[in-house]
Amino acid sequence: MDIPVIKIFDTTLRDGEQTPGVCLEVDEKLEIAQALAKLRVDVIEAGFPIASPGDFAAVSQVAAKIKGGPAIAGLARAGQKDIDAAVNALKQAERPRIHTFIATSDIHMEYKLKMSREQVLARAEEAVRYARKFVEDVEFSAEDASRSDWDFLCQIYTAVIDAGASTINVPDTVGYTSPSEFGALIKYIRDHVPNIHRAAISVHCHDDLGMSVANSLAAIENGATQVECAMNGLGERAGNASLEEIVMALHTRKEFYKAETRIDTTQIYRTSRLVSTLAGISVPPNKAVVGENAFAHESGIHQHGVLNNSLTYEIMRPETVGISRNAIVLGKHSGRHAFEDRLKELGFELDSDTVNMLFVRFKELADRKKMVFDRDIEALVNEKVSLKPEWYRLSYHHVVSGNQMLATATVRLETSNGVVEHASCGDGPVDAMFKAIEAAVGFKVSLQDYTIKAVTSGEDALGEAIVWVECDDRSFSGRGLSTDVIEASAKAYVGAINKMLAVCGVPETSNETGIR
Ligand SMILES: CC(=O)SCCNC(=O)CCNC(=O)[C@H](O)C(C)(C)COP(=O)(O)OP(=O)(O)OC[C@H]1O[C@@H](n2cnc3c(N)ncnc32)[C@H](O)[C@@H]1OP(=O)(O)O
Ligand SMILES: CC(C)C(=O)C(=O)O
Repeated sequence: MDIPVIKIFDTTLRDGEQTPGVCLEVDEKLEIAQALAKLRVDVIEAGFPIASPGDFAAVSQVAAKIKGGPAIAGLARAGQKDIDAAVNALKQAERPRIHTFIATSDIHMEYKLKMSREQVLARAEEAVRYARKFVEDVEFSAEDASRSDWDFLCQIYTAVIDAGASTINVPDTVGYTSPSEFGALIKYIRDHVPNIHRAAISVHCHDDLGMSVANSLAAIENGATQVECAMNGLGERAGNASLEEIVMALHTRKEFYKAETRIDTTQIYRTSRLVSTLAGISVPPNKAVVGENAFAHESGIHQHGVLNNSLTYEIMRPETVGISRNAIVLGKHSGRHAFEDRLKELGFELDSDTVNMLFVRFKELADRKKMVFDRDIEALVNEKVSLKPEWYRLSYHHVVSGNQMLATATVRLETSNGVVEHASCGDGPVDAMFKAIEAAVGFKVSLQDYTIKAVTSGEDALGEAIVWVECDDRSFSGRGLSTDVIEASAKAYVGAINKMLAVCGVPETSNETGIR
């Protein structure tokens, strides 16, 4: 018997970007789309083209550049203007998909749309019919399906399939349902939509009650053949079902679910790290599949078992998701060939200029660190990916701090107008450093969040700092990497400022005027 293939519809770039605080730039979305294509997802939802010129540009770029792999989808409300925007943004896509939606629950129809059931039904049908004039592949979503009347849902799905929808999506928009209830809904739809054999059933689950993955899997058990999900579970509020968990559940329990995906699981960890870096959202250490502790064994009994046979306590192998067991890889005496080889083994295909630039960074790191681990190398590559045009570049820093003195920091920043230098005191070394940077750039910076963690272990571990700053109600993240946590923090702060200036412009009080 053939095992059904479940389509993975990735919405990291659309619903994932609805994660509070996340704002990805066009080139960052393209970088993620390239990683998703390598991961072999079936559909990339690249954005909501009518939402903003940036979203439109991102969908257009992804449509133009990602070839020979996934379908590229653009979201559209049920209306001609939204659909026209999606059609235009998807013009260069090899396999364009228009994803149109309208809410079907009584509460959404009455209070949000202010439309009757009849009006919603007619609008949904019209939207699908209109979208079909431009593309063959049209998906229809009944927003808030899990809180909608089941018979009304069946009525609307029947109508949109007749109008030409080839996928009908059943979203649990507010993460309200439970696995057995959602599974029963999918079965009900299969049994009560007479033309369902002409469309694929998709689900899109949110994690408000922590059940998005369980709900998605229950839907698969009941006949859904497409799952919408996001890398690292990013998404509106508590997020979407996480791609890596669904894929690995199907992979690990294939005999139970009797279904598989086309995903190259060895690309999961790398894609997760890339998304985390570019979105500025750290992955919690205890996160399933991609968290730092997902394959770590702390207690003696477990370690004993794993030493004898890793299957005693590991249901998946780290290598299957692309986490290398290789401990020490390279050191200060390693050459360019070994470094390039290691990059390839880790799944990075980079041009020679980038490899040369990374090799210089690697040698600097190897001088400061006894052992360079795979994760250090991944971090270097991801840092390169997140490099933005720089208004300011940290060229020197000096910090003095202690338990009986006021911390003092001096920084020197390079700008296109020369060098600026400032010193400030603060409540601890990081505060002093941030204040010195603020004084050097010459304008007030609104710090929203700051975290620091070690990338690898040991006293000379690379520290990764993530800083969020705010401007015009938007948030911008910066990431810094160094064996010196103060330097990592300063780099992250300067990086976030550079990102902010690219969008909000350079304030008048700034001592910088040009772009490098
Ligand atoms: C469940 C989901 O995740 S859906 C996707 C949610 N994502 C987003 O909203 C992010 C991007 N959104 C945006 O940039 C903006 O909301 C826009 C550009 C889409 C619309 O902006 P605005 O025109 O200013 O409208 P606003 O967002 O305030 O209100 C939404 C309007 O769309 C209507 N609407 C909402 N959903 C739909 C739908 N699926 N089909 C048709 N109309 C809809 C609402 O009734 C409201 O109409 P009104 O302006 O006539 O009252
Ligand atoms: C547009 C739909 C699929 C959605 O994002 C939701 O209902 O959560």
